[in-house]
Amino acid sequence: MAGVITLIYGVAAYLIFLGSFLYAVGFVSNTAVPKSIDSGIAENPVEAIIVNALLLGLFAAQHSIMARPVFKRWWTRIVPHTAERSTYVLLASLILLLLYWQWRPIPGPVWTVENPMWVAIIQCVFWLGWAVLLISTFLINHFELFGLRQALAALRKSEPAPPVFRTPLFYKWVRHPLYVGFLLAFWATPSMTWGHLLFAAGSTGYILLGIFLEERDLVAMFGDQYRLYRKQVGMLIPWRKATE
Ligand SMILES: C[S@@+](CC[C@H](N)C(=O)[O-])C[C@H]1O[C@@H](n2cnc3c(N)ncnc32)[C@H](O)[C@@H]1O
Repeated sequence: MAGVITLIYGVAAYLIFLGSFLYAVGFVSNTAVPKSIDSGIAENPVEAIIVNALLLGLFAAQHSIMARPVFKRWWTRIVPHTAERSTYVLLASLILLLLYWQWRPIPGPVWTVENPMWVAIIQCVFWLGWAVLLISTFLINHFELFGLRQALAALRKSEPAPPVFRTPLFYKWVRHPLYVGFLLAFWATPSMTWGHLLFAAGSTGYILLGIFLEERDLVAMFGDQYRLYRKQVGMLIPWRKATE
């Protein structure tokens, strides 16, 4: 019975994540969603900057704290191992929904591109970013990343499998293709407003901090295998050192 409940919980968390992920595409591109990054009535810009920064900070704090092994060790004394990732995914998705809802627009152009050819190129980069991001989740292990594999382990009454070091496809050229996808999707816009700039710059700052923390954990988990990988493959800009 506990296994069935964990699986239902895992599937529900995954579906909420999927909704918040699809909404993100519309939110940053100002298309197909009722509330987007630049929509709504602009109010006091100082208040807008503070509220938006708090929303981004909340997302960053939840991710930074809940993804750390030391937190997971403590947390899994309270929640089962098999539901830990789903809980992380669920909370991250709920914070994203809060961000979409409470985000304050800060209008005013930082840059505007009107040339149709450049607009088309920028839009291609935007979609390329989302594609790289989504493909990368499958390269790493999509269903493990979003907790479904662990929830299924609960049904089978087995422990979730330990993490495995992988370097398929994009990971041969860049250590963090998923984050590269986010960066492309957040910065590639033909009309950058001050609100969008705050979002892109805040996310970039968090991604850099996230990489620092994640790599520290990856070195602890995979040791010399990851240290060597770091020497041979670029962090965010694709390059690969030939192996001697
Ligand atoms: C949100 S994913 C981001 C992965 C990577 N930073 C990227 O941008 O593609 C974070 C999870 O991926 C895992 N991870 C990162 N690089 C990995 C690799 N080369 N092999 C296996 N797991 C990896 C981390 O341990 C973490 O649990």
